Amino acid sequence: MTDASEIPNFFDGTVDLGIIGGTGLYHLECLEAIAVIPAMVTPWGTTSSPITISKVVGDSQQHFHVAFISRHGLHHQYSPSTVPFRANMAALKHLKCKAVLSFSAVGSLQQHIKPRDFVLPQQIIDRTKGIRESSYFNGVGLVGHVGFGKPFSESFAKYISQFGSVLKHADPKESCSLHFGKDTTVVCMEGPQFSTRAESKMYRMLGGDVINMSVLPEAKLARECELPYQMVCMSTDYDAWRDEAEPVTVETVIANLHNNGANANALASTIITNMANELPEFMLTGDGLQGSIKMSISTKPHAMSKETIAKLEYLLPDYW
Ligand SMILES: CSC[C@H]1O[C@H](OP(=O)(O)O)[C@H](O)[C@@H]1O
Ligand SMILES: Nc1ncnc2[nH]cnc12
Repeated sequence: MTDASEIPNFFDGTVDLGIIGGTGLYHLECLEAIAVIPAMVTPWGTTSSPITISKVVGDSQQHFHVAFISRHGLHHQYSPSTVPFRANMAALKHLKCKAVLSFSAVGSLQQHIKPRDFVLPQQIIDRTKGIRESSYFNGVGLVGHVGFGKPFSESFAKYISQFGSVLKHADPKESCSLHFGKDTTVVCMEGPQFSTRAESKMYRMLGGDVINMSVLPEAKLARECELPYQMVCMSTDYDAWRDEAEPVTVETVIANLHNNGANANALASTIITNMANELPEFMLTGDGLQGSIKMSISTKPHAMSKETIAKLEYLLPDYW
């Protein structure tokens, strides 16, 4: 165990996996910090937290490295509407992560998804309100339209889904499931207030399975960075749709965070240990996303803004 004061504040090695921790998940026990980079300044602002670079506990070869960022800051100071999503994803891309694994506390919109279950969504319904900066390609002088029909990395989700049996319930008579299906859908609402009962019922009619306030623009930005991205949704409550129950409050969420945190640690540890043993195909090949930005740019080369290109070189240094 290294003394915190001895940990360097820079890192010049290679990073394999980026992890974004959400509500209640500010570090992972399977990781041992080898550098803590102070909040990184990017062309899109400063990251919400320092970035901890770690190796896997007990890995003497130190060959697999993880970059961990706290979505809401180390002290949960950024609301979901004010998280510097562009800076966070840009920093992970700049560090050359090969994929991003993200964690989020969510409400369940379906009876069979119990609080403390985990979900690997494959679709998103956007109910944010246009107040979040959600693109690197939305200015004048460099317009890009990336494909977003499949907003998550299915290969990454399949990889994670094989480890569902590590999830445990604190009560041995109960169990926790890992739900994964091609149409499993997360609704992203603006917040910070929770939904009304009417909205919650509408989201069920629209086909929502779980709801949070943070998968967007995170997933869009990962796609614009050509990064395979999967969110692990950790159910904490039944939102507001059940007439027989009180609508969600933050107390309900907190009551389930402890169990979810233990399972997030167990799941992340299994994923990371397996990846360190053998890098999965989607991380080696880029999951079909490498080069996709080039095809997505609509602006004619002579009309491209030099200023915007200079910023984008932070993300895609080999493009221009
Ligand atoms: C504290 S409940 C609402 C809050 O929890 C989730 O945060 P995160 O996705 O970062 O785990 C949800 O998206 C809301 O931001
Ligand atoms: N019910 C809910 N709605 C939105 N975000 C959440 N995060 C956890 N529970 C939630």
